[in-house]
Amino acid sequence: MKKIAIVYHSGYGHTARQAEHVAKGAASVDGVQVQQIGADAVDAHWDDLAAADAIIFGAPTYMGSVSAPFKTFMDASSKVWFGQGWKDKLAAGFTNSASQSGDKLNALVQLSVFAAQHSMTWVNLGLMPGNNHSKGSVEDLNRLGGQLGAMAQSNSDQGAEAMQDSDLRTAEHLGARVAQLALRMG
Ligand SMILES: Cc1cc2nc3c(=O)[nH]c(=O)nc-3n(C[C@H](O)[C@H](O)[C@H](O)COP(=O)(O)O)c2cc1C
Repeated sequence: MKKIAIVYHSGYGHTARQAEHVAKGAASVDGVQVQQIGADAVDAHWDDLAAADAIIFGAPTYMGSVSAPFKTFMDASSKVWFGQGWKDKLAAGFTNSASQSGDKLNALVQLSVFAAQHSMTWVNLGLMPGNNHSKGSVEDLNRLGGQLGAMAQSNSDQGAEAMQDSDLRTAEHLGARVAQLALRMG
């Protein structure tokens, strides 16, 4: 049984919904256990992270970077970094922001560099970009055209229930991809 942990922060519920769909995708793969952990509750879960085969990181993009509570978790993980406790675990990331770009690629870059600091193995999205040709639509998987991880865009005046179905399916794809690769790691 492979263990996948999802550590995320969400100020207003959108990234939490994205995290649920990452978890749904991972749990759709046989032989995988999935655990969602709030970044602000991580102190009760360091052992779970140590036992995980893969850790998927998620944060909303705030001011062009990961949210401050998620950064607090990143900094707290320096205790693990000293012993390279997450070395060779799989890692992946997702983010959500209000604008179509919103500089959210920078949040994924931060997450991937964070994983590299821990000597983890980064899993990219593994999907061709959608909605980039005349027959494309916002319903396409990876409609925002990110490759480093799963992106979602949420209108600033709407709640998480209004999120794009395609973004949630893209999140599911990432979770399933990490789960399948974790099983292939043997
Ligand atoms: C402090 C703050 C900073 C934000 N900065 C950005 C930003 O740089 N780019 C963007 O597109 N949206 C930005 N947003 C919008 C959020 O990314 C968006 O509302 C997102 O859906 C919030 O996710 P959450 O509900 O999981 O917190 C910001 C929101 C807040 C509260």
